[in-house]
Amino acid sequence: MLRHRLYITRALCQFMACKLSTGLFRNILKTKHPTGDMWYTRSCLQSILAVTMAPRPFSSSQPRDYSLPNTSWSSEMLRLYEHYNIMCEVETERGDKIKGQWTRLPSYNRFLKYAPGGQYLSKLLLAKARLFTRNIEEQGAGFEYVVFENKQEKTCVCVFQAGHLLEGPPGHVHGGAIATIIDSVTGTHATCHSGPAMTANLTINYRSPIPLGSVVLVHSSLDKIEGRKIFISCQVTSSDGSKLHTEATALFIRLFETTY
Ligand SMILES: CCCCCCCCCCCCCC(=O)SCCNC(=O)CCNC(=O)[C@H](O)C(C)(C)COP(=O)(O)OP(=O)(O)OC[C@H]1O[C@@H](n2cnc3c(N)ncnc32)[C@H](O)[C@@H]1OP(=O)(O)O
Repeated sequence: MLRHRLYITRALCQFMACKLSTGLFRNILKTKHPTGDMWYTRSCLQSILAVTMAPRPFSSSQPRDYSLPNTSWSSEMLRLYEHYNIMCEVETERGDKIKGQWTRLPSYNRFLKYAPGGQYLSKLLLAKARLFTRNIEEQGAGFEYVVFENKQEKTCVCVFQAGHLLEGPPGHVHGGAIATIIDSVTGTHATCHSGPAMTANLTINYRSPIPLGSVVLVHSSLDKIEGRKIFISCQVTSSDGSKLHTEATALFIRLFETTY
């Protein structure tokens, strides 16, 4: 009997505490938002929960790094990845490993921390936001690529394998997909070099079609900087460099005045 009374008292206390805290929350939210009806309050609470429970940028629960090898990568893709990756670290005469001329850029918001101002940007971007080119979960179906930067030479190279979802003319890559990868690589290059920048102009000449599934190289070179304007040229070639697929020039405008 006594135990029953205790259970009932505890349940009543929990109920009261729950009501009190919900009411308290609702009142807090209502004072902040005059329109704070029940739905609004619930959605606010959901947002608070989403924010507090979302993975922290750059924490160990980071989203996947799409620029690392996966099982869909062809042997040519892996070979080129290794070719550049090996140059990211060099061994000194004493046998120490030091940073090489090239840097592999991790995908999306992990990569942002490598950009000047990246820490600031990362706070602005929602944890769920994802770069357009990294939207397809199925490995090998869309854009499989990795970008390496050479700061000294002011160049970037991207090893790109085009998946079956990027088809345009039968058996070949869609021109819009080619434009997308060019914009992404040159945009990444501009951002890494000078901080957040937007594409103002992109001029593309398509020279020869890119077969679906093939591996190509996207070369990005920083030509000049004039104030906030960053001029970049780009060539897409076959993996051995013998065939020119696409040429482009891009103009990026730096969003902030600060010089890095
Ligand atoms: C946000 C960063 C995210 C980072 C994500 C990392 C991943 C990156 C990878 C993904 C990458 C994906 C990237 C994407 O997909 S970015 C998405 C596609 N791009 C856009 O949506 C950009 C839309 N446009 C704008 O927002 C503005 O127009 C911008 C910001 C570009 C400039 O407006 P703003 O008011 O700030 O500047 P201003 O007008 O004072 O002009 C300044 C100077 O620039 C010259 N000018 C301007 N436009 C042009 C033009 N078209 N041709 C030639 N010149 C042009 C202009 O004459 C002037 O020159 P001068 O008189 O000083 O000599």
